[in-house]
Amino acid sequence: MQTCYSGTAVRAAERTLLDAGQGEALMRRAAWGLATVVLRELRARGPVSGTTVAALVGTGNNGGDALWALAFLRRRGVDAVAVPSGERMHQAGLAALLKAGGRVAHAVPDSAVLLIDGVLGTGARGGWEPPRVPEGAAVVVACDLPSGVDADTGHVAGGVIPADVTVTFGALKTGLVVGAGAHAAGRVEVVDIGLGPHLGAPDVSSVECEDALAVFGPPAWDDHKYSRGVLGVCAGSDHYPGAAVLVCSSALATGLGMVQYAGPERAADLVLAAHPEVVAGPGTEGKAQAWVVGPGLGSDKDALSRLNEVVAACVDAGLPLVLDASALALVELEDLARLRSAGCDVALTPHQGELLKLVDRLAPEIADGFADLAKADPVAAARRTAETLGAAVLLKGSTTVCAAPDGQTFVQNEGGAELATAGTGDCLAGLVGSALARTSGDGQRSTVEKAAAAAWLHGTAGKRAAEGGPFGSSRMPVAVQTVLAER
Ligand SMILES: NC(=O)C1=CN([C@@H]2O[C@H](COP(=O)(O)OP(=O)(O)OC[C@H]3O[C@@H](n4cnc5c(N)ncnc54)[C@H](O)[C@@H]3O)[C@@H](O)[C@H]2O)[C@@H](O)CC1
Repeated sequence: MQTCYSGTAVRAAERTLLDAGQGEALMRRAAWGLATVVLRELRARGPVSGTTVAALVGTGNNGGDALWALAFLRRRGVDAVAVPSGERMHQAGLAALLKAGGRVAHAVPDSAVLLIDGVLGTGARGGWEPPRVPEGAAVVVACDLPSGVDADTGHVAGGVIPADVTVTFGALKTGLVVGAGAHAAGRVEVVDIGLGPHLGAPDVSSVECEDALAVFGPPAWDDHKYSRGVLGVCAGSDHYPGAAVLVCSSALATGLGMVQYAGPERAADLVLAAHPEVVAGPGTEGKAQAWVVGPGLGSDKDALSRLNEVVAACVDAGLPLVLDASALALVELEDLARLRSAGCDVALTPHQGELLKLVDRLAPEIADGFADLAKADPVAAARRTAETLGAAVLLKGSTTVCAAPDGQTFVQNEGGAELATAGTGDCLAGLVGSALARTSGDGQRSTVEKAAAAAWLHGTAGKRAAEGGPFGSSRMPVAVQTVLAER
């Protein structure tokens, strides 16, 4: 499990040490870590001595880190060039650079093979427009954060220089793992500067391979089909029968004990043609240990009555439930309240558009300014929705955010734009449903953690599927099997 801290929390932790007079030591540790990564990048490309490294240097301590790093690099024979972005630079850092034989220039020299972005770190406020830098050749290493990335949210309000590597200090910051910030950061390396004991609880976490495999692992020797999880699927309609197949196929690809399908004949026939092992019928009676409802359900009376039947089945037996796609437009607050009082774990799985509609319809008290919040700070938007509706929210997007009503939050970045194609959401619903069904007796992991494990598998499978060229979502279940087989 990877853990991240907000930029604000990291600054608060630093404050404790600054007040104890350790500011210079912290900065030198950070700069030494930055210089070490820069040296590694240079060595991977050729000789170090004589090569030009430039740094865009801001007016604050982020610039100070860059100046100290340049001073260390100069001592390795690097032509170290500071390019100020404002009217002043960190004094001690500048003195160290000049003493080591470095220089100051007013533009990034064309000869620079590596550019350090040391303009803005956790002290950035609002947007920033980067200066012109020579195109192409230079590797970009961001100091703490790519300048212009909000360390708390990942939002980029202005411009940004995309980094190949970001060397971040003290802890991995939330802004480096969410949305545009994650995209701009490139590979992230964390340099320990001794903030650990002062950091407090993490802001968000990310499920990693072994955490996901703890949910989607192979069966135990004494498992049987009912102990491996039975997932009920209420998806598909005469209009959208394919959604039923995609949900069932992706769930089966995880090695569930059984999938039970509830839906109309046309969709059921397609499901059975693809997977004769599915138990299909029109209603919900059976042995399901969790349900997925919504993909391809439509919005007519029949869709509503099918949703109501699944909600009633979950309330009766206290089963976990995934509400996706059409179900998000049909579910009522009263349904969520009944599910909550019956002790059912509920996961809502909207994309951004569905989230906005859901909030408008069911949570008008938080709707004011919500669209802007969802764009700038998807973690806060998912958290606020989860807290208001009392259900876990898995918000799909370039970063998938899984938030619980109590604030526990996971962010997953395994998937990329290749997943932006019809039907991949249906596959994800099947994976979340599978995670809930196969762990229904497991009191150790929260619903959001299980949803995040499904998001990990979905994103990783998407990447795997894309290796074979552009793909449609019907290729996802095979990719899911491949990912699980390779681990
Ligand atoms: N405080 C500490 O003890 C440590 C800080 N470190 C570094 O210090 C950074 C934080 O330093 P600061 O608090 O000085 O903040 P920054 O250096 O991130 O930025 C503050 C400076 O940038 C200016 N500024 C803010 N927003 C701007 C915008 N949109 N456009 C143009 N200029 C803008 C401010 O006027 C101020 O001069 C961290 O990111 C990290 O790199 C590290 O050295 C580790 C130790």
